[in-house]
Amino acid sequence: MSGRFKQDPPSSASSDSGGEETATRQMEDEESTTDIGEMEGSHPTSPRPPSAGPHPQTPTQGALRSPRSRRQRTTSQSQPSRSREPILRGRRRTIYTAGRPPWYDCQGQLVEPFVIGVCGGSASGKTTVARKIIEELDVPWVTLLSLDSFYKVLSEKQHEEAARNEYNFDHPDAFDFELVAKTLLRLKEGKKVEVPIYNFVTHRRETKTKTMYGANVIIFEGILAFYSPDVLKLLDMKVFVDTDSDERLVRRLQRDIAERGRELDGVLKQYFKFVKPAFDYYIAPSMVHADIIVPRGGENEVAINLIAQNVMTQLQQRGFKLREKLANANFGIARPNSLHLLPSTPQIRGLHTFIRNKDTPRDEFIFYSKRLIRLVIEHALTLLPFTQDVTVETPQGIPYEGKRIATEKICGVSILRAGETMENALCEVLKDVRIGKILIQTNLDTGEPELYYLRLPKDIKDYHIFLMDATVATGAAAIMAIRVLLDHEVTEEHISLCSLLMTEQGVHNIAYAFPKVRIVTTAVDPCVNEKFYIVPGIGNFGDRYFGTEPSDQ
Ligand SMILES: Nc1ncnc2c1ncn2[C@@H]1O[C@H](COP(=O)(O)OP(=O)(O)O)[C@@H](O)[C@H]1O
Ligand SMILES: Nc1ccn([C@@H]2O[C@H](COP(=O)(O)O)[C@@H](O)[C@H]2O)c(=O)n1
Repeated sequence: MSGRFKQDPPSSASSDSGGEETATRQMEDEESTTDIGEMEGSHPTSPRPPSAGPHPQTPTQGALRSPRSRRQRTTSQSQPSRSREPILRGRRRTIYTAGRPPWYDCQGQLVEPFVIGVCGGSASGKTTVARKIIEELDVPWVTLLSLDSFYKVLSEKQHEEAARNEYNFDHPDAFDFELVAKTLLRLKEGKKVEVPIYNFVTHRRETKTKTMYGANVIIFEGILAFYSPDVLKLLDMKVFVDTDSDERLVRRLQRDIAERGRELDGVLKQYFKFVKPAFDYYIAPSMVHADIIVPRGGENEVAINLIAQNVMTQLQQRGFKLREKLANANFGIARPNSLHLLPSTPQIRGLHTFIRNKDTPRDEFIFYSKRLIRLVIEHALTLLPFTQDVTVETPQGIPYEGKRIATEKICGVSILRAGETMENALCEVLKDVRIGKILIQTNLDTGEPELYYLRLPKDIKDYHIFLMDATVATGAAAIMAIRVLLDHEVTEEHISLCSLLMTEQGVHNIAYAFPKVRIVTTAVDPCVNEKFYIVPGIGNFGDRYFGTEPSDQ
């Protein structure tokens, strides 16, 4: 990769840049189960670090450049009055909860996450600033990605150099920028990524990787965060942390000795040979790319607060009133071909009569629901291609020309909680079927679905998915669940949505957003009411099945 600066650079990491290939393969091969709980999230407010007092060399103004006019410096008074009640705070509390709100529009199309790049010298406070932005944002779907994760895998010779503090970890050649760009791009596309975990003591990547998925905001920090043009163009906001060099050296000494297993002499040797020249040559000049310069790092609360406010504004501009739009969309059009409605036979109507009757006792409700569930699952199964011709021999010794299902890999994914009631039926008809779970709940303030929890098989992209939810009203939750599956690279054609009862809008909204998803249901009701409940409907399926009290009525 070509460098960005024209003068002769300080000596490169090493001519031997082994490991690039391994790194790419690691990302593709070592997939692990995704859990949105693994995301970096909002943390309880941590105690404020002791104030270091005014910086000896920088003025008391925070230097902010608005994204529009990069050259113009906006002055902010950086008095240490930490405002935990920013203007947006009140509004944001009602808008965001612990769940992830929709990250796509009514057509199911992705809205890219907002990416903040944080650059600055080693020990300038990049990570501290990034964590404080996360804390200030106070939303759980923020991911912190560090350039450190992308240090290349060293050869044995390079390891020996590193042990003598003679390997240049501050040169661009030390990083796999191709993998950085690839990873950031995938995160921007809403896809799941596996990020290497770097160990500063051993100078090696751990064997495990960290799964990242589900970010509406990504913070990418590193000493050379602004170095690669390919990475730079993926950053929506660029922040440079500008901390005095003496402070950086002192913090680095303390940190490297306390946390990275280093000796005083070694840290100083590495600092003067590599760290300082790289700062002067690569890092400091990259400040020109910054939209915002934060003097004094993590203690500059005014700057951090302003960054967080700017990000919140961006997020609110991207926000959608999905459920409302979905409830009023796609009326009066012909039913899509992707809908597979079970014939309304007397048997089906008889079962519906039981489960729709508000006076049906719980045991009967469960019994008849289970029968209906079994029928819908069996029907969904008949829609899969049984294209494989097989001949078996009957006990009479006569060959039987039969068929076998072409898709061996089928995985059930239930949308919790009502979808869980359908898992047993799937397990009864498909031996060894795997089951994933997605917890989506409605935010009672906004009416929007929010993603809370996700547990899917690691190789889910290779499966045909039976996505299960007992009822589908506007289709908002099902659309979110389908979006999650697509983000995990499941193909749209490989998804069958199975439900007992849907509405016309629900069917149309799903078919409009994802025309290739098979929709299988036993009945379609005309509409939803003002609370987005199905009319005439069956009430809250989960509450009736599990015998719980309605939570929102
Ligand atoms: N404002 C501050 N005052 C005192 N120590 C700090 C401050 N900011 C960061 N540190 C410490 O300095 C070290 C480097 O900070 P960090 O945020 O990890 O920097 P970077 O990510 O730029 O290397 C850490 O040990 C951290 O605890
Ligand atoms: N094995 C390694 C890898 C990197 N370094 C140093 O870490 C610095 C970058 O990390 P920050 O958290 O300080 O941004 C960089 O300056 C490298 O010199 C190392 O010492 N050993």
